[in-house]
Parts: sequence; C-alpha cells; structure tokens
Amino acid sequence: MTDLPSSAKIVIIGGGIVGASVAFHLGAMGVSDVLLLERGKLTSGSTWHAAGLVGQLRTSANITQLLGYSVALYDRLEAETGQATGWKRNGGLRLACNPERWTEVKRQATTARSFGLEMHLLSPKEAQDLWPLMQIDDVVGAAFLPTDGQVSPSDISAALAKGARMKGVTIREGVSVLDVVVEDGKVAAVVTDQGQVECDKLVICAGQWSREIGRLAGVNIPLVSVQHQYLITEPVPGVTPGLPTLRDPDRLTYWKEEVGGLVMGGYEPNPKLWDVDPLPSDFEFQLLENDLDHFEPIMEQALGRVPALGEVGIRQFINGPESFTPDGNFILGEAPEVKNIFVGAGFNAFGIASGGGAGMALAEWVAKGAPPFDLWPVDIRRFGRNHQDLGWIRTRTLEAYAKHYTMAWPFEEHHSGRPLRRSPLYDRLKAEGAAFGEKLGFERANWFADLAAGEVPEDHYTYGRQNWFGAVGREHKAAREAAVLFDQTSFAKFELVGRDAEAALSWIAANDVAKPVGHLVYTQMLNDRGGIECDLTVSRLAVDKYYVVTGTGFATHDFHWIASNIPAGMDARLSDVTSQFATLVLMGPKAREILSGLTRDDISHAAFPFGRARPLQIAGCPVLALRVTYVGELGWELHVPTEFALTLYEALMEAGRPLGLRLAGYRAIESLRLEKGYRAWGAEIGPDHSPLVAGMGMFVKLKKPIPFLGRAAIEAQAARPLPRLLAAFTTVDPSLVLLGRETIYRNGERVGWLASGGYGYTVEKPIGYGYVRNPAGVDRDYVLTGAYELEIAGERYPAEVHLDALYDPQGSKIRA
Ligand SMILES: NCCCC(=O)O
Repeated sequence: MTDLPSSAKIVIIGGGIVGASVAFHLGAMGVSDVLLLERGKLTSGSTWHAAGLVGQLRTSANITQLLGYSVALYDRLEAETGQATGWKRNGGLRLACNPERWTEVKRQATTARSFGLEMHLLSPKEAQDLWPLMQIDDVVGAAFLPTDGQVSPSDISAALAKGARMKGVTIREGVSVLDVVVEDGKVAAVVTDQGQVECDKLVICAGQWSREIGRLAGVNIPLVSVQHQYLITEPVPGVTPGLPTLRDPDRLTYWKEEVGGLVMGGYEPNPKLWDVDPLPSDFEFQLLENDLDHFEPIMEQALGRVPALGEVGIRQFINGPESFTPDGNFILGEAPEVKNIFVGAGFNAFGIASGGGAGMALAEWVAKGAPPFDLWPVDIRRFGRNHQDLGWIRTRTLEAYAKHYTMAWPFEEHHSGRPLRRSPLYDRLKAEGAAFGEKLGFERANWFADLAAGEVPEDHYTYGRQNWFGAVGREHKAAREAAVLFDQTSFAKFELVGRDAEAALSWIAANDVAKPVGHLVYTQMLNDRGGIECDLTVSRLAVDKYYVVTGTGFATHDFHWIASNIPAGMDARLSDVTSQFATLVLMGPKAREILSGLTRDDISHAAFPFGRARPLQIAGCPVLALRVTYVGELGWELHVPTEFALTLYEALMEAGRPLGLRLAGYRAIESLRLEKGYRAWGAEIGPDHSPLVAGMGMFVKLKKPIPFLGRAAIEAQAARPLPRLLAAFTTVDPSLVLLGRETIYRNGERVGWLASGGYGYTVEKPIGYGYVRNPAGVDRDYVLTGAYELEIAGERYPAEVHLDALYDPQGSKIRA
C-alpha cells in the first residue's frame, strides 16, 4: 500500500515519457499539488521499449516547433536534473531512392527552411560519408538534419520524473486507476485500488491504456495498439557513437546506433494489431512474441541497404505494442465530453521525439486552459462520429501505420473504412462520375470524371499536376460562367436556441450577430489572444434561434468552443443538427435563373439579398436557403431535411442542365475560393491568427460598443503595427505547382511561407497565401513594395504579391 493523498489539484495518470513530461512542466510552471499515478513502474508500459529516435520535421510548423522544443529540453535536461539521458544530437539522415521521393525530400527541405529548421540536401556520396556502412546504388539523394538526435527513452523519462519531483510533484507507482468520477459534466475524482483521490483536473497519459481510461469517464480517445518490431545487433565494425540516425523510407526502415551496434526497425505494409480487448493490466516491462516471418520483408530491405547486418549477431529482437491513431497524429487537449479531463496519448512511434514538447504544451493547456499556440493537427477535437467505433478506428489506424514511411502524396485520401457516412445523393453522384474523398467519415465528391469520355474517377498521385487537373478546370469554369451544384451535406450544423441566444452569440462572435430575423452573418469567434477559433456563418431563424454552419472537419471543435463559451446562467442551448439536413449548394451566374423556375417565392436580389436566410419551397421541398458564397458567385446554400434531398437534387439538375449546370466537387471549391481570397480555417487562419493580420478586420465589430470574447486583444493589436499580414502570391511561371509550405522571400530575405497553395483557372495562375512577417511592422505598403520569390523544392521562382482578391475584388458577382 502507498500513502496515497485523498486529493490533488491535478492528477496525471501514466508514468511514461508523456506523463512525466507533463508533471515536469507543471512543476516548472510552479503549479502545486500535482500527483502522478503509475500502475506499474515508471516507463513500464511502452516507453521503455521505444527506439528513441528524435526527428523534428513535420508538415505543421507548430508541431515542428513542439519537437524542436523537445530537442532544446533534451539538450539541458541532464545538467538540470543530474540524471543521464543518453541524449545526443547526432543528426538525422533521410534517403530518397526514386525521383518522386527526391522531389518529396526537396520539398521537405524547403518546408524546413520555411519553419526555420536546418536541413541540407546531400548527394548519395555525401550521405554515405556520414553513414559509411550503407550501400548507395539506388540512392538518388539525401537530406541531413544536423539538430535531430536520439535518446535513451527510459533515461530521459527518469530525468523528467526526477525533475518533476525536484519541482514538488508527487509520484506514486503501483497505483491502478479503476474508475473516474464525473459530476455536473466535470471530473471530480479518480477511484484507485488504494482509495479515491479527489481532483480538479485529470490528465490521461496512459499510453495504449488511455482509451480504456477515457471510457471510464465517457471520453473517446481513438487509438489502438499495433505491434512494432525492431532489432538490436551486436557491435558492428565501423559503427561509431556519432553515427546519425537514418531513415530509409523507400525501404520502410529506420536505423540508429546503440552501444556500438545498430538498431533497425520498420513499418510493415501489413501491420498487426495487438488484438486484445481489454488490454492486460499487468503488462509491465513485457514484450509480445517475436514474429520473424512478419518482419522478414523488412529484414530483406534492410540487408540490401546495410549488408553488414547479415554479418553480426542479433542481440535482441523486440516486438513491442505501441499506440497508434487513425490519422498518424498524436492526441492532445481537453476532452470535449468532460470538462477538466485532458489527454496526451496516441504517439504513433514518435512519443520520445514529441514527449518534451507535448508535455510542455499539455501542461500549459491544463494550467491555463489553452495551449501555448495552435495545435489543431493534434487536437483531440479533430475527431468526429466516425472515430467512436473501435472497428473503424482499428481499420483506419492500420492504414495509417502502413503509410508511416510511404510517400505522403499531395491530396492523398485514405482508402480504408469507407464508405461510412453517405449523403442521400451519394449513389447519384457516384453514377455521375464522382471521385470521392473523405472527411470525418463523410464521403464527399472531390471532382467529377467525364465518364462518357472514358475518364476514370480515380486520383493518380504525383508531385506534379495530377490527373484531375482538367476536370476541376471544367467545374471551375462552369461556376464562373454558368452554374455548379456542390453536395455539401457534410457541413456541420448547429442550432442555438433560447431566450439568451442573441446575448450568448454576441459575446462569442466577433462580428455583429444581433441582427433581425432572416439575416445571415459571417463571423469569426476569437480566443482571448484575439486568435480565430471558429470561422462560420450564423443565420437568425427566430428571435430565440440561430442556425450555425461550419466546416465538416470542425464539427466537434466548433461545437465545443461555442458550448463552452456560453456565459454561465444564460438560457442558450446548442444542439448538433448535422444529420437532419442535406446541403445542396447552387452557385454561378445562372443560379437565380435555375432556381426561379422551381419556386413561387420571390428570389430577386431585392426580395432575397446577399446575407439573408429564408425558407423557400423548391420543387415541393421545404428548404432553408442561405444567400452566401464561398466561391465568389451568386448563389444559395440550400439546407433541406435529408428525406427531401434527392427530390431537390433531381429538380435542380433537370432545371439546370439546359443552362449549363454541372456537378462540382471540393477541389473546385478550393480553386474558386483561392481566387476570391476567402480564408480557410486550418490553412490561412486559426487560433494563432487574428482577423487583423488575416486582413479580415471588417468582420470585427470594433466600431460598436458590444463586448465580445477577444475584444481586448484585438483593440491592443489595432493600436500597434501588425507583425505580419496575409497576402496572396501568384507565380510568374504558370506551370509551377504550389502546395503550401513554400518559402516566401521579399527582396531576397526570408519573410514567411505559404499556408496554402493551389491553382486559379480563371486567372490561369498558381495561387498561394502566406503571411509576410516583419518585427518592425507590416502594412499594405510594406507588402506591396517588395520584390518576391517563392522557393519550391529548393529552387526560387519570381512571384507577384496581391492584397486584394484576384477575382472580382469589388464583390459585384455575389451581389448580382
Ligand atoms: N519509433 C521509431 C521512430 C521512427 C522515426 O522516428 O522515424
């Protein structure tokens, strides 16, 4: 028995690297009364058998920053705690063995430059000079990140735990959590085998056991355990302690030095779950049985790269289960289901690399209620209804594991666990040649193949222009010249109802939403730093009722943000009505002509202007029509009870085809909105960007004396020069492919990177958006007076800068 306290301000469950790091950072922040509970011994779950590579570059700047924080922490932790960590900055090599991979690596080098991370491109021979044991016959090129490294997972965790204790955190080993007590939607206590511990906040960092702990509290943590195998050799002649880590993704393998020998592991294309449910609770310092047959293809690939592997003995073979997630990103943040329960789990084989930074970020989230910066790619609120089914989670996670080292193609879609959520129009769209993508389990048409012309609705991935380029161009042109119909049924839709709905929404929304019934307002919702948390439309349907429409992927996030910011005591209830309504979006100069033949209602501009929401009867269907656009054309979002969706679709297509109506998909939306300069949350805007730096100050009610969340921060920003400003860029060479993360140079100096990239078929140019930075202040003049270049895959190309929309800057089309 341990002397377990009966209460603690914060309880952390799990003594692996992430739990220890959260404890360390809470201690460092001076937070007192923190208790870490570990069921076995510290690190005994999966931390102890991790391979310990520490790479930093990710596709997100902020996640890269998080991993960079890990490196900086590991640099100093041994001196700070007196505990050896095994950390060394021996650098990381990455090989490319075919031209497309070489393009990927060169684009990664540009991404690294954009994010301020050192990464050098090497010839095969230069790579071999750093890693003399490898064969380079098939190597096209390589990249070297000198600040990457490796660490001893157990030792670094022990150092974090020691540091946490030194800062006052209590750590108890041998304590099992049996239940979690939730009262009034908040965590109240954990029940352990040694008594109950009351707490204000709970942090679940229990590795692969996190899903089960979450379930005790009604919190969904979608991760599963996958078997991961690697081997450790006897000493290999020629292997030195300074040997860099090596990733050989075309052979699906990684390498690192260990006590004069080599560690070699890999990501099998046919991964195997640790298929037990529930997971055993006494699995401490244990491994699974080796499966050499399963590892054989990885071994063959490895021998081809490092023949010396065949000449030394294998010291140990490891098959350790580790937690993986359906999208390959880890899980951080406050659970949307229960207040004050936080999660740090699902680290997908990069827990050791992420541990330092993830612990820092989660500690801040727990202590201050918000993360230090935007962590959307790993935010627990990115999950949706599809992520609640264990079978689906398993299927998709196995796909993600198998793709750990495969090419990360632009526009790549997952193929497993589909179809799951289907619009009523799915079969019709499929018959019309839809190439579907998927978001939160929803099937969504990305583009339409011309079946009569023999086109096949399948993506063919490359880093160049992909096979759908022409098809999307057709849809784009139809939107600008005639009309298109998008099925956007997957939109997340909420109703906010109650006596205080207006007051609550006025507090949460940055734009003025206190409008008469029948008005639609586009608004952001800001955090107290003035950053954009939500970007959506609200339509007032009654004095006490608003209809909120936001992006498919933001369903959980935006619902949680709105619900948790309704001031206490106000009568305003939020409900998710996504599944009740299909959304057909009719856009283009012929939209009114098409619609007017199907309704007796007056839809003239005078009767139904832009920014209004009206009920319409269309072809017998009761429709809520929203006069709004995300593509820069005249049009309506038609929200209709799902059972009417097919009837509405048939009527629109029949009336529209003679006028040039086409079906169109999400890739056309992207192209159209880039031309029109509409921002996308998660790309150009997010919690780190205020409306002012995003060039959207006109949507903030600063001129009205209405208090709103984030107002003070925006007022303070408005009084100072802006540190950066969002601009559009087009390249002079129209054949270039912009994908996002390309580096922006102004007068030869690096000033930012593209948050998004695509192509505008009307302007006939590649388009990208990115922030131009200058600590001394940025204004329109500063942006417009520079000479710009964009770096793409290591080469610089001249570019033009724009602050106004490239298409219809006056907005005359949408107000037609
Ligand atoms: N746990 C293995 C990590 C491999 C990698 O960092 O690529």
